[in-house]
Amino acid sequence: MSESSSDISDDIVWHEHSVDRALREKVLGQRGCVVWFTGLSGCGKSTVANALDVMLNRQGRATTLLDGDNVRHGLCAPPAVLASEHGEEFSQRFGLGFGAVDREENIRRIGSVAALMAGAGLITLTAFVSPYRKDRDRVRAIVNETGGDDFIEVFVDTPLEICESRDPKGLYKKARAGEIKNFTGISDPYESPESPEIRLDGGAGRSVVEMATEVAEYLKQHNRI
Ligand SMILES: Nc1ncnc2c1ncn2[C@@H]1O[C@H](COP(=O)(O)OS(=O)(=O)O)[C@@H](OP(=O)(O)O)[C@H]1O
Ligand SMILES: Nc1ncnc2c1ncn2[C@@H]1O[C@H](COP(=O)(O)OP(=O)(O)O)[C@@H](O)[C@H]1O
Repeated sequence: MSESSSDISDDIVWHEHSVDRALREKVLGQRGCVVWFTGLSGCGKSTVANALDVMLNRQGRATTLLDGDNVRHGLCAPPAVLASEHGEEFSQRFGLGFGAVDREENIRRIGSVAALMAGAGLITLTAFVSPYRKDRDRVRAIVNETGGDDFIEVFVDTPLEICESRDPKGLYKKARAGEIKNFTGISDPYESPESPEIRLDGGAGRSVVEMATEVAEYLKQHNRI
């Protein structure tokens, strides 16, 4: 007989550590936060986050970058990747695809990891489509639970036509041909942020460096760097 989840949760007690967040941040000389890039596939999330990461690293800031494609190779791998090592039942339970519930779990896992990293004092950059407002808002609530406005949502607002014309991985072409189901912007929804901390206009012909600089300026103005 398996234990019910409520029975288990009663037995899990939060452990306070001697080296707390404040001590970790004192060593790093900065406050941790999560800079959450969201937008359509091909909008420029990874490229801008990467450029920002380089800028901050050069300034001596402790950062980390979690990126959709990379995380889906490990923490949030699809069933097909898990099956050979872990078997069919495991891969079906824990492997993630692109249905709404799978995306919800993807963002929940990443949000938890990002919150832990911010709690370790890192400027944590993330680049995920994260199409559902509710999922992003849940991460915001978890990250801001510790009292600060540590969740900074960056909407990379690039029109679908531009994303589709870039199509660096040929995914839009496949989605249009019906070879990929639930493709964001084509056959799956994208819920734009209503009041992101930063909106980058990806349709205005601005360079990657200009956009990354805008985010860096925001961090500076808000005493993050
Ligand atoms: N159906 C579908 N919809 C959207 N994107 C798809 C899909 N299938 C594969 N891909 C590729 O996976 C990347 C998105 O993964 P994410 O983890 O960011 O997605 S999500 O946040 O859970 O929605 C996304 O990466 P980016 O292009 O960097 O955004 C795509 O390359
Ligand atoms: N501001 C920009 N101007 C021109 N091209 C861009 C810009 N930002 C990104 N790109 C290009 O668009 C493509 C998709 O960018 P990428 O960062 O991979 O998007 P995402 O991570 O949102 O899927 C890449 O080929 C990248 O070089």
